[in-house]
Amino acid sequence: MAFYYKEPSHTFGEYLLVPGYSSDKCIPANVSLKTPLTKFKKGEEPALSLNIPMVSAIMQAVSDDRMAIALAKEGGLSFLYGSQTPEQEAQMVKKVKSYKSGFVSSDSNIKPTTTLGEILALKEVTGHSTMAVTEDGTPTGKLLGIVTSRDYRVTRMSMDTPVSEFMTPFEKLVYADAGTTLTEANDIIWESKLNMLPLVDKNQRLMYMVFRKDYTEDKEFENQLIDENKRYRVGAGINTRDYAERVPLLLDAGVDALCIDSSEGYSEWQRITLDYIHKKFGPEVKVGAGNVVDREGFLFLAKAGADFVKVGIGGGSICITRETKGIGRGQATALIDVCQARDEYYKETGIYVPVCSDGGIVHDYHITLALAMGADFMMLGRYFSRFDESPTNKVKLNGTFYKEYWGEGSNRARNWQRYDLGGASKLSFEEGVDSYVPYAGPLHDNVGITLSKVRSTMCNCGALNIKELQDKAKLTLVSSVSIVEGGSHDVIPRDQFTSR
Ligand SMILES: NC(=O)C1=CN([C@@H]2O[C@H](COP(=O)(O)OP(=O)(O)OC[C@H]3O[C@@H](n4cnc5c(N)ncnc54)[C@H](O)[C@@H]3O)[C@@H](O)[C@H]2O)C=CC1
Ligand SMILES: O=c1[nH]c(=O)c2[nH+]cn([C@@H]3O[C@H](COP(=O)(O)O)[C@@H](O)[C@H]3O)c2[nH]1
Ligand SMILES: [K+]
Repeated sequence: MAFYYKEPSHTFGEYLLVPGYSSDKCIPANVSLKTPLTKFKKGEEPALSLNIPMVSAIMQAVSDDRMAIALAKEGGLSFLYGSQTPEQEAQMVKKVKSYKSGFVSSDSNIKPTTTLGEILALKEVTGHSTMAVTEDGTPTGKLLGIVTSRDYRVTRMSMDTPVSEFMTPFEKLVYADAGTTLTEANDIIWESKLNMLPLVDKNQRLMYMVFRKDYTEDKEFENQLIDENKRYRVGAGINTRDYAERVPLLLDAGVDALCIDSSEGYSEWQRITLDYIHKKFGPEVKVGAGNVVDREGFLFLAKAGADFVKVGIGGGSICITRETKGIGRGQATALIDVCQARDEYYKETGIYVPVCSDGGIVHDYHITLALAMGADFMMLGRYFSRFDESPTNKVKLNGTFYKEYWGEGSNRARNWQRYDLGGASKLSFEEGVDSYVPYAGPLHDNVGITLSKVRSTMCNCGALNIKELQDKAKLTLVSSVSIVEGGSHDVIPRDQFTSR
């Protein structure tokens, strides 16, 4: 006879934290959000930790090199998407590892023939008004000029005017050699009163752009997640098929952590993959596994050598796995079950295997709930997809800006992979949707606000770090009526009148 769980499974929106005593030391400025990423023995430090409990999802619409850099600056980690060729993924890892803070690669890529109209459209998408003009329109082509919004007047010029007619041509630019240091570049910027200094190689090819504003910004990142060579840390998604080919390329590129990306990880495929990697490359290569939703799944992967275990089936914002396949479990219940197993496993073996809650974070406070329930960190897709740094297009619909966001199990993601790889495997059914999310601006500002809420709630619970929160938290299920009570109710919002 089938096994029946005695209780229904619940999700984050059905729980609340009940505050505990807060001492006068409990202020947000004193809260540490440092958390383990990889497993460790009792009394030892984990090989890898995060400075904030956030990683970005292994998805085309979320985690590329740009996202990885932005998130590492904040103290988190991206897992680059695995639904691309091993070579492409390794190239992304290299881009993160070779990124030099303050040195920006051009993302506007315009040719001399690009028109004013096209430049204005591009500015809407990238948000950048300073653009480099290269001979072939690539970010590292021969630099022919620079255009900024001071070079054109929309009201007086035809939209057809090619940029070559109004850009500042190379002969009139202040530029510097590709080997210039950041300090030297900033001296030139100050002396010549520039907003941006292009760095070119001996063939006049554009290498980097150094912006005045980045220099001051760079000093803000106290939490950044860097390796022993001061390079940003980056993770990468892998699968249970081509690991023998993919993993060595990623390791050569300098990847810091790997994660097996699958909707369902309680399988022999994952055991074989973990075994292969740890035997072939040694235990210093860190590999997370998942996803699971119960204690058996967790124990299976912990015993198979996973460096962390990811929890969550079907709770993601773009997920339709529960609807298509009928598998899954309420995210909160799954997490609580797995974290209990993790704690028991730690008691028995002295090995602490961090748990990642993946998917279904809708409100910022869900992060605090997940931490309180025992998660060491979260994986977020929708959250990060809304920012400037996500790889997808920003589009304007009915006067409002949105970013595109699609599931890895959607036709859109699989199509991409199919075309790139030329593979024959046909997607038999979709497990994810292709959608839009409201555009939310830069990652830095958003993560700052989110984490200040997390710190504040932790103080309400009398916790100055994540472990303390897990030990002290008191969680209550709430009835559907009290959820209504928790929102604004029985008042008429002022904007209902003022907007008319
Ligand atoms: N977290 C979630 O709830 C969900 C996530 N997703 C995302 O969609 C993407 C695709 O996920 P999946 O379809 O689960 O990918 P998957 O590669 O893990 O599994 C696809 C199928 O291939 C089989 N398989 C795996 N390795 C094999 C091997 N070596 N030989 C033969 N068969 C093998 C699996 O058993 C499964 O039936 C991932 O990015 C995943 O994160 C999709 C659905 C739900
Ligand atoms: O059922 C699914 N179909 C999909 O196509 C899909 N793509 C991603 N994922 C999972 O969703 C997580 C991100 O969830 P959020 O957007 O809620 O943060 C991710 O981290 C994944 O675990 C999928 N699940
Ligand atoms: K299974």
